[in-house]
Amino acid sequence: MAEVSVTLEVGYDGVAIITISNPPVNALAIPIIRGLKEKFDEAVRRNDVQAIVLTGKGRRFSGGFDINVFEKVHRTGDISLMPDVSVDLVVNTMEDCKKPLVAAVEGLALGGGLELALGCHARIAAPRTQFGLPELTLGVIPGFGGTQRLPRLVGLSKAIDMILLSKSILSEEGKKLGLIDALVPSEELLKVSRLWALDIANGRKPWIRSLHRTDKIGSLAEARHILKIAREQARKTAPNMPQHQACIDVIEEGIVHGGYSGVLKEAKVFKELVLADTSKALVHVFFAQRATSKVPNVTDIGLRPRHVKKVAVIGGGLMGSGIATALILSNIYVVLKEVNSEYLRKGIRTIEANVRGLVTKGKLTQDKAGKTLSMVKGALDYSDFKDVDMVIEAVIESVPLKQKIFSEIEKACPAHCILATNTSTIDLNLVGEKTRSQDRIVGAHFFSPAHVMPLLEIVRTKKTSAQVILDLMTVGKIIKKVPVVVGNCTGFAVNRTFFPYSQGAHILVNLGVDVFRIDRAISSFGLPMGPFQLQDLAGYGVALAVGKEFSDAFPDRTFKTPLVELLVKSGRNGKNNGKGYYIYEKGSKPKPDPSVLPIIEESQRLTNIMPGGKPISITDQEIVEMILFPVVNEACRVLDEGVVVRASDLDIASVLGMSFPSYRGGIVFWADAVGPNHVYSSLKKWSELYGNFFRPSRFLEERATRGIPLGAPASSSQASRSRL
Ligand SMILES: C[C@H](O)CC(=O)SCCNC(=O)CCNC(=O)[C@H](O)C(C)(C)COP(=O)(O)OP(=O)(O)OC[C@H]1O[C@@H](n2cnc3c(N)ncnc32)[C@H](O)[C@@H]1OP(=O)(O)O
Repeated sequence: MAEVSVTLEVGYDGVAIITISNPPVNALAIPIIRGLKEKFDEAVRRNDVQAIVLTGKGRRFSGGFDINVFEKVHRTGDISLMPDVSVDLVVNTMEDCKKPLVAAVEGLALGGGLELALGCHARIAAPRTQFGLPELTLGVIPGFGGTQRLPRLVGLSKAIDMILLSKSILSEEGKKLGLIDALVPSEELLKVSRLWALDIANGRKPWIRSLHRTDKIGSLAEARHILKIAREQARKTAPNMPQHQACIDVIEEGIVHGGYSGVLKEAKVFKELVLADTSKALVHVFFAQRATSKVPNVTDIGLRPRHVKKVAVIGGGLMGSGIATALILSNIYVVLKEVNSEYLRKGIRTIEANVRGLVTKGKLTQDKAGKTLSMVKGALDYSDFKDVDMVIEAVIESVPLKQKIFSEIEKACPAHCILATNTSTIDLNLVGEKTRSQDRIVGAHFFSPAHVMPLLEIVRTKKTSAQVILDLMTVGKIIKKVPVVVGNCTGFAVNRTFFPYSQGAHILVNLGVDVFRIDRAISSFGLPMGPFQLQDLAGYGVALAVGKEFSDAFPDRTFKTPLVELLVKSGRNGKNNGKGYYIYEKGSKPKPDPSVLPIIEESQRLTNIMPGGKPISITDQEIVEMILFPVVNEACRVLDEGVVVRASDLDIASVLGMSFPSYRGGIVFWADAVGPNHVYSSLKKWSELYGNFFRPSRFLEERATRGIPLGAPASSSQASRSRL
């Protein structure tokens, strides 16, 4: 067990070094906060101590307040578990301390970690140390005085940028901004910090309490103007989250009534926000994302990931070129194979455009872009495959073609090579049927655009080896994806769970609900766009192919609508040809196209499902529920069949793969917040009114009637059915 402690060591120079130790990130757990208080009190009491330096063990200052405590508060509802750090420790004990206090910061100072440093009288940092206040990503605001002290050190605009957008900065920028007082090599950090503390004690350096500063705030009128703009922006970018506006209010309080008043308001608002649903959801997402790294019988059996230096990507279409881009951006060599030189040129051009796009957005330097592009090589045959460590096949969804490719690569690649397919639909056992290497076959399901979307769904069969899964998880992390390991079934975990999403929307349209209203209701719920705009974006070919695949796999619960075919017949293909449910004109937002309405009416006539031939009357909330509860229902089947290791994996996959709002915690977490019983009884009612598509699954029924959350671990009978 790693040691959780705060130590105090007094040197001959009269400087006390107080060190936080709580590996791996020195999180400020309750015993650490208690320890800090004790050690500061001791240092003040002792006559042999002239000055104090605060630091973190293991070259990491602190990753902030212990997020496990939030989780405990959420579970118990007991807010008294939150200690009084802001006034008791940071203001009274640290900032108002009678002896000077210097923070020696290395690695990272995030959240409460940075706030402790801000409470010190000076900050000395090692190069490339990360400073940030990411609390808003957890649904709260900085709670140890960060909303007050950061603006006073770096100026209001920069502080708002760092807090509201949760943007961290490095010590090099921090030095320019005045956040830190000196930037020194790591090996000199403690020495310089000790001297600095003594200099303050002896009046050679200023003794600054950040909370009392006003020089960087500007005039009240200027500050109000900056806050007004920040408020407007937050209303647009974070409409369903309370912490953004609350944070601006708290900053304003300090500017109008002084820093101490701001600290008091911050503490009050912080506690209110900890108890809000948004924080519950976002803290769940934080831990859910980290849990995906723990895969039973893969990551806990002592295996070590092998080094993947070179990867072959087969197919230079949209997916293949995106995957290749993601790999080269992380310094992995890529051989991109196509069937002819024209397709190959096109693939390489797409990769170049992807990389150039990142330069235009300022995410990559020109120099790095050149180096990145030199890591990809085109190929028309398998001669460059003899030393690749992994192949990712990304050709069209054709079983015979994939089978042919897999039997060829089995011969062309070395025996250790991982054989991955990017299929989003086809059974992996079919893909590998004609090979003898079924232990090396695995799904690497990227989401489009592959160099941007953060999810990597790793699909395993019963035969895929643990080593291969671990290697792919490691590559996924290297290329900055979040890998989620899932079992093999139609649509795997993510597309399978979400197949009812567009179906539910189509039922509503055929029941007479306005398409544009449906899209608006779903966007207000928090998805980036509604199901019809999404269909426009993907193109109707995709909608038809996916619809067929799921109606073949799950004929008992598919709703057949002629609408997409009617749209295609009328010459529409969504955004591709500028004509869909919306009109697409260059430079302007998509506009609802009224000429689509007669086509919809034709579909309504053909399906004839409106009760009494009249459109149903429905609230916006019911629209959201009729679309998302069937998704929850399918998620229940996915859980029941053990397609995912744990329910929270489906939450993170829905957030990162389908852009389900993170502040609702993911699809299963949201359903549990809404109440399984409400989901179940609504689906039951709709199944009686509108048919089998809505019929509640056995898993949902069982959990709802027995009062067990959908996210609770599987029972032993479910575990024995697992596909993992
Ligand atoms: C009152 C205050 O204002 C409120 C606060 O301070 S709220 C906290 C603010 N701080 C944050 O949001 C930082 C959260 N942490 C992170 O972003 C990242 O963990 C990091 C950048 C510090 C390190 O990233 P990385 O090296 O990739 O390691 P990562 O896998 O994320 O974390 C390592 C372990 O530390 C844990 N951890 C990280 N930060 C933690 C924290 N603040 N509290 C508790 N545990 C934490 C993770 O859960 C993980 O545990 P596990 O190994 O059991 O899964």
